[in-house]
Amino acid sequence: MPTLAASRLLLVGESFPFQKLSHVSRTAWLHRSIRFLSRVERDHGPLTLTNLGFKSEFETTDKNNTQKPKQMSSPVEFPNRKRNAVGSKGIKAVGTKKLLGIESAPFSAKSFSELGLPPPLIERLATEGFAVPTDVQSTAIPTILKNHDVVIQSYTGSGKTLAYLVPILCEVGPLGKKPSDDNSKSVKKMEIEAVIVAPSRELGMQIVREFEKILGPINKKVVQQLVGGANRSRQEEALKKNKPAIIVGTPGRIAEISAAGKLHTHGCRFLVLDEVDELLSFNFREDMHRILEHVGRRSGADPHAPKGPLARRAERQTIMVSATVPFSVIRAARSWGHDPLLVQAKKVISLESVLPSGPVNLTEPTSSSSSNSNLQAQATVESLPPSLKHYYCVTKLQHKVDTLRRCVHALDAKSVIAFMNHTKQLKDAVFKLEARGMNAAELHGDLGKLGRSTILKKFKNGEVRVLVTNELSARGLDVAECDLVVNLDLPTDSIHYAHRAGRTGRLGRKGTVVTMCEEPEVFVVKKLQKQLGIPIPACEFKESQLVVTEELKNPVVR
Ligand SMILES: Nc1ncnc2c1ncn2[C@@H]1O[C@H](COP(=O)(O)OP(=O)(O)OP(=O)(O)O)[C@@H](O)[C@H]1O
Repeated sequence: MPTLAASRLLLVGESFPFQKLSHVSRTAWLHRSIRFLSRVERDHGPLTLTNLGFKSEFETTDKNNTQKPKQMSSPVEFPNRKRNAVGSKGIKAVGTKKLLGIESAPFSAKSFSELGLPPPLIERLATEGFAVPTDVQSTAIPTILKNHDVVIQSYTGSGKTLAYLVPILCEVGPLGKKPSDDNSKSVKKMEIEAVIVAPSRELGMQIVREFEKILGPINKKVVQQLVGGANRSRQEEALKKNKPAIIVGTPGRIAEISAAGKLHTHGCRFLVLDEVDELLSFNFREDMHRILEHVGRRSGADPHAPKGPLARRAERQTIMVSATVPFSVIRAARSWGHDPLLVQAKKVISLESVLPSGPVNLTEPTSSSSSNSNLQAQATVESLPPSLKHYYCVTKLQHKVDTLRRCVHALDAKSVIAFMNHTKQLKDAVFKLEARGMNAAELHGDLGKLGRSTILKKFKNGEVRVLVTNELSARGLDVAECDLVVNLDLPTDSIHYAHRAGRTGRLGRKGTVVTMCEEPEVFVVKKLQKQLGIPIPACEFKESQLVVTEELKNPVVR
C-alpha cells in the first residue's frame, strides 16, 4: 500500500537558479515547466498528473529532454472508475489508494507575478497590499487557471478567498487576460460569468468587499451582491442596470431571483461554493439544487444530454471551498465536477483517489465502531492554523460569563468572539459583561441586516470588545484583530469547533481558543482534542493569569 507521504508529488527544480532569471523569463519558464511528479512505493510504480491536464505543456517542453527523470515516464494509473457509480450508502470503494499531488509549481511562489497573472491584476493586488501569495493560493491559482474543477481545503484564515478570486479575475472583468476594449466581448458582457455562493449574508458581503477591493473603485460594479435580507427589487434593478459579470450571494436569494427569471446564469463559466460543506446541509438543499441545475447551463446545450447537475459539469468550472472537507463533499464534488482535484497548500490530489477513511492525511484503518469519529476527524485534520493555542476551563454553568471576563483580562485580549449555542442566551451574557464594565454586543440572525452590519462594524473598529454570538459568525468571518475565541457552550462537533476557533489566529497571527465546560463534559473536549489532532490542556484563571493546570501526558503534536 503506498503511504500518503510516499505518494505525494514532489517539486522538481527547487535548485533551479530562479532568482537569476528576469521576471519575463521566470514567468515563461513557470508556464512551460509546471509539472507534476509522483513518488509511490516501488511496487506501485510512479505516478504523474498527465491525465489531469498538465500533460501537454510539459511534454511539449520536455520532449527532447534526455535528462528527464525516470519517474515521469509512466502515466497515471487510476483504478477503473465509474464516476457516477456512487453506491446508495454513498461510500465509494476505490481499489487501490493512489494519491496524486503537487508541491507543484517548480518553486514556492514569492510573488503573485510569478503565477503568470495579467499585469493589471498584479498591479491591483500590489496596490491593496497583496504581494506574496499564501501557500494555498500558490497551489490553487495555477490549478484553477488550468480549468480544473477543484475542492480547495486549507486551514481557516489561510487566504482561500483570494485563491479563487484571483483566477476568476484573470478570466472575468477588466483586469483579466482579455483586453477590455474588445468590442465583441463587451457586447457579450451582459452575461453573468461567475457565481459565488456563500451560506451567510455576512460572508457574502465580505466576499463582495474583497472583490471590490481588488477590482478598484472604477470597476466596483463588475461585482454585485445578492444576499438575503436586503431589498430584492433593488438588487434586481441593479442587475439590470449594472450588468455585473460576477455575483456573490446566499443560496436563497440567488435561487429566488433566478426562479423569477431575473438572473441569467446559463452562460456562467465559474461556480464557486464557499463553505461548501455548509452549503450541502439540508437547509440549503432546494436552493442549491436550483443553482447547480441552472448555473453554467448554456441554451444551446445538447438536448439529449443527461439531465440534472451532472449535465452541467462540462460547461462550467466548479470550485468548492472549505477548511473542513467531510467525505460528503468529496462525493458531491465527484458527481458535480469534471475530474475534480483536491487542492491543499502545496499539494494537489485527484479526488478519485480519496477514500472515506482519509481524504486528508489519515492512514489508520477505520473500524466500524469508530467510523463516525474517524469521519469527523478526517474532515477536520489540518483545518486549524498551527499557531493557535487551545485550552479548556472547567466552570459551573452560572459562572461561565464571569470566567469569560476573567479570561479576557488574564489574556489581555482586545477583540474577543464568544460563542453560545442558543440565541436567547446571548442577551443575558452581554448584559452581565456590560454590567461589569466590559463593552459587549450580541450578533445573531434575528437582528436584521442593518443591525448585524452595525454591530460587526463596531466590533471591527474596536468599539465592541466582546462579540457574543452563535453559529452565524463561525464560518468565514474575517476580523484580523480577533485575538481570542471563547466557547461558552461546547460546539456540536469538531467541524464546528474548527470554524469557531478559526476566527482567531488569521493569516499567521497569534490567537487563543478557550473552551468552557462543566466537569461531566470534559470527555467531549478530550474527544475534540483527538479528532482535531491538537493539544487542549486544562487551565484556570488566577490573579489575572491563565494557569495551565494539566500537563498532557501524551501531547498531540500536529
Ligand atoms: N496573499 C495575501 N497577502 C496578504 N493578506 C492576505 C493574502 N491572502 C489573503 N489575505 C488576507 O488574509 C485574511 C484571511 O483570508 P480569507 O478570509 O480568505 O481566509 P480563509 O482561508 O477563507 O478563512 P476561512 O476558512 O475562515 O473562511 C483576509 O483578511 C485576507 O484579506
